[in-house]
Amino acid sequence: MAPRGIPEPVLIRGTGLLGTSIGLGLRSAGADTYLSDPSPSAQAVAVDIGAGQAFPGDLTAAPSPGVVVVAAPPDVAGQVVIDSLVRFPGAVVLDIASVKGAIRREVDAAVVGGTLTPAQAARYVGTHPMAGRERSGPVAARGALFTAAPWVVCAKGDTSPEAVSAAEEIARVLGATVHRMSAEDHDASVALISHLPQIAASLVSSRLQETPAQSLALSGNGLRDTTRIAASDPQLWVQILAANAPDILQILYGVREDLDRLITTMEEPLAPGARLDIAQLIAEGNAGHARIPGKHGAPPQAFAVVTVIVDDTPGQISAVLQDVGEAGVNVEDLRMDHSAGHEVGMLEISVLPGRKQDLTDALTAQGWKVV
Ligand SMILES: NC(=O)c1ccc[n+]([C@@H]2O[C@H](COP(=O)([O-])OP(=O)(O)OC[C@H]3O[C@@H](n4cnc5c(N)ncnc54)[C@H](O)[C@@H]3O)[C@@H](O)[C@H]2O)c1
Ligand SMILES: O=C(O)C(=O)C[C@]1(C(=O)O)C=C[C@@H](O)C=C1
Repeated sequence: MAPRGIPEPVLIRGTGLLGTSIGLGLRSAGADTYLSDPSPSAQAVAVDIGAGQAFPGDLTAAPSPGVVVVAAPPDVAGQVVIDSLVRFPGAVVLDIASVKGAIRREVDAAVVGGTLTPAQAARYVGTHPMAGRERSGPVAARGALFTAAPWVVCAKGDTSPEAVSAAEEIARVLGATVHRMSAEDHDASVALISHLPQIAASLVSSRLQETPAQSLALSGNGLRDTTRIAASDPQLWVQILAANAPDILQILYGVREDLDRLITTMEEPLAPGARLDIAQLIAEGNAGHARIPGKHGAPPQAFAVVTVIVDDTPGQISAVLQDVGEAGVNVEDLRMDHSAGHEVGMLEISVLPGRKQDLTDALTAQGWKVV
C-alpha cells in the first residue's frame, strides 16, 4: 500500500548509491517508484535489485510523477531540478545533493532569467539526507541507509506547503528524522560536520601512500576509525568541496592555526608549558567529541562494546546476532573488524552499558569467544 502523504508515482533521477537506496526504501514501504539514469547500466542494476521500474524513455508513454527525487551529482543536480520542474507540471521536485546553497541559487536564477515561473520554482525543495557510504553506484545501495539519520529540509518562504510535506514524508517513511534549516545554515553546518571530516580522513590517508607494508600491518582501530571515508569517490567530493568552498575555508583557517600551534610546540616538546599545550589540544578534542549526539539525535551516550571473535566464514555474523536477539539485548551499533593475516573477524556489538555483562554471559554460554 502507498505511504500516506507521498504523491505517487515517485520518479528518481540518478540511480547511484543514494537514488537506488531511496528507491529500495520507498519500494519496501509500498510506494510506486520509477527510475531514470543517463547511464543505462546504473539504471538497469537499480531496476534489477528492486528499486523500481525503468522510466520509459518515450515521455509520451511515461506516467506523470507526483514527486521527482533528483539524486544526481551536485554539479548537474540544479539543471536536473530545473528540467524536472518544467517537464513535469504539478510534480513536487526535491534534490538530495550534499550542498544546498548553489542549487537554490540556480533555481532562483532560472526564475530571474525566465526559464522558470515563480509557481514552478515553488514546487522545488532542497533536502539532504545525512547518511551515505564511502562507495558509489547502485550496487552499494541499502534500503535501510537512512534509518535514524538526520534529513535536512531547506524550504524558503515561497516553497509550497505540498513540496515541504512530500519531502518530509519521504524522509520519515525512510526512517530518517527531519531537520528544517535554511540552505545557508545547512551549508555552514556540513562544512564542519561532514566536509572537514572527509578532508581530514583524506589528508591522514594520503600520508600512507609510501608507507612500508610492515608498518601498515600494525594498523589498529585508531587508523581505521579515522580513515574509513578516505575511500570516498573523488569525482563526487571534488564537486561537494568546490560548491561549499567559502564555508569550508573559514574552518580550514582555524585548523591551520591549531596545526601551526602544535607544530611549534612539538619542535620543543620538553620546553616549559609544551606538555600542557599538548594536553590542552587533546582535551579540546575530548570536549568537541563529547558534544556529538548519539542515535536518533539523542544526547551523546557511551555504549558498551562486546567484542566477539567469529570465523571468517559465511553465516557466522547472523548466528551471533540470532543469539544476541535470543538474549533479549538491543544492538545499538555494529561493526566488523579483521586483523591482518588472521582468518577471523572481530564483531563489535555496541549495547547499553547496563546490558554488557548479560550479553557477555549469554554469548559465552552459547560457546562464542567474547574478548
Ligand atoms: N554518497 C553519499 O554518501 C551521499 C550522501 C548524501 C547525499 N549525497 C548526494 O547524493 C547525490 C548522488 O550521490 P551518490 O553517492 O548516489 O553518487 P553515485 O555516483 O553513486 O550516483 C550518481 C548517479 O547520478 C547519475 N547521473 C549523472 N548525471 C545525471 C543526470 N544529469 N541526471 C540524472 N542522473 C545523473 C550517474 O549516472 C550516477 O548513476 C549527490 O548529489 C550527492 O551529493 C551523497
Ligand atoms: O558515512 C559516509 O560514508 C558518508 O558518506 C556520510 C556523509 C557524512 O558526512 O555524514 C557524507 C556526505 C554526504 O553528503 C552525507 C553523509
